[in-house]
Amino acid sequence: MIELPNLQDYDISPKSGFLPEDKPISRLSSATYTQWEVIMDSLPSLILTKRIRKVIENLPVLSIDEISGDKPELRRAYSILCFMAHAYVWNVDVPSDQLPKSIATPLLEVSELLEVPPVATYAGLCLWNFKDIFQLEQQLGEWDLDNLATINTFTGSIDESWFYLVSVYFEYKGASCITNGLETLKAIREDNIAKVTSNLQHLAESIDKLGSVMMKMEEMCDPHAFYYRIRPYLAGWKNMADAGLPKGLRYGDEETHRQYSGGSNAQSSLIQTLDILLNVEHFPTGVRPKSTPGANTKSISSESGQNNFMNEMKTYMPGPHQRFLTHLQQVSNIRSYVMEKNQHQLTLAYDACLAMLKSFRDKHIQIVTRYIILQAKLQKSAGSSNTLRSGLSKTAGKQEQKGTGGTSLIPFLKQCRDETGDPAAGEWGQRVLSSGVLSTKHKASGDTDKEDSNRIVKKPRIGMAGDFKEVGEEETGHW
Ligand code: HEM
Ligand SMILES: N[C@@H](CC(=O)c1ccccc1NC=O)C(=O)O
Repeated sequence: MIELPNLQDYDISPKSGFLPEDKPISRLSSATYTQWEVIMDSLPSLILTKRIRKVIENLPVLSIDEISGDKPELRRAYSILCFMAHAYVWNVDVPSDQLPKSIATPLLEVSELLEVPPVATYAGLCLWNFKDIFQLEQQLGEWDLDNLATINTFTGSIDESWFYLVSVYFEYKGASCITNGLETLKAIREDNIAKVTSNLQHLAESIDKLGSVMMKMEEMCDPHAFYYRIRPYLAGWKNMADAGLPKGLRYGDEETHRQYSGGSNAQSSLIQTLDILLNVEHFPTGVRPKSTPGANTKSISSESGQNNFMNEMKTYMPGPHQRFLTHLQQVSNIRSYVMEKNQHQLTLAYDACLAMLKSFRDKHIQIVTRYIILQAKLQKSAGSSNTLRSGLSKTAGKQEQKGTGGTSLIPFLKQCRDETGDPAAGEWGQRVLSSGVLSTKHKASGDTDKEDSNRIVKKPRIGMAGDFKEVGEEETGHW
């Protein structure tokens, strides 16, 4: 029998999950890299005044030899080189399809050592880009979202900091899901039904909390700021012909272009851990096998049937985290245990985990609707936006919306959500999870059912639920 994974073998902390337990360093320690850090000190201003390209073009190519054996230093170098690379490519209306050697060479080198692609990933922007505001004496205790700050941003805005920090906190809160999941697998090996059940009950509660963390996004990240100021810089260089990069990006004097997707929360190992633990499977968008509630989904899938995008996103995670997911996949047997035992409380606890994960994805779709779909729609109806930004979102209102990962966003996210209910084991779960009870179209107070062709969509008010005047999938986010 394959051993259960040990978290320390995979750079995972029982306290902070996929985040480093020792907070990332905020500056490279050696004076060799002062030029990089000086640029980072003023990155938002250099971007705003469109001087970043010139500055980067004048940088020498620095060797990474001094930091090649030190993970925290390498992570800092990776994170800032990614910020500089994306700022270089997307700062002005016409994106650059070539990255100067000053950034390209060290970026390729540190990425290889850290086993991440040479592009701004979720790891570079979130996992390795946060610090404490105050070094409080309770440092050894719980982390507090209000005491966290980002180290770097493109814009210097609170909105952008918050955008990353919500994910940081989500990962922190998710650590208990990882330990709980492994405890559950251990209890299965001991055939201790009561322990499996209570672990799954705790897991359901932890997943529920993740949904609440997600909804904090609206407290301090304004959708307009996100869509026009921040998001253009998160884009990568894969399938980016519309934005002006048909072939991708040339790194230094490499002959061929490379293509990489931009940062995306789909690169979070936490959510894929939950999918694996609960045996949720994703299929390519549009080809979801007919949902057969209660069927062992393993029998209707094959390796090749797995969702290409979610699998591809694994290759954007740090190497040790990818290997953890592969190991977990080999030992994950919660669903088959639940089916085999066919015990009411156990089944209920497992299905509750699925219900919470599905509800999390439902909330996420609401966020995406407010932050991307509605913004694109407003842009279209307003003709054009009067904000300074890269050319990336110029065509956004006219065409199908794509995620920074390149997905056809709403169909992809809806399918991910619906697939979450498919493995339901009990009668309650099958009814609730497949009937869409969790995603019924709720109406904001004051909404009516009346169809109105002249709908007025109000700009979402931050931190308020039920922001829209009229009911409709796009307006409410209840797809
Ligand atoms: C303004 C905030 C956000 C926006 C606009 C947004 C947008 C998106 C988009 C467009 C995708 C599709 C994949 C792609 O092409 O990139 C995606 C995927 C995903 N996002 Fe977000 N996201 C936001 C915040 C979050 C947060 C805070 C979390 C977690 C706490 C999250 C978790 C996920 C996950 C797990 C996926 C993969 C699909 C899935 O598993 O259902 N997102 N997001
Ligand atoms: N996929 C999202 C971007 C996204 O989710 C993301 C990108 C980089 C770093 C963190 C991200 N998610 C944070 O909450 C988009 O299409 O805008």
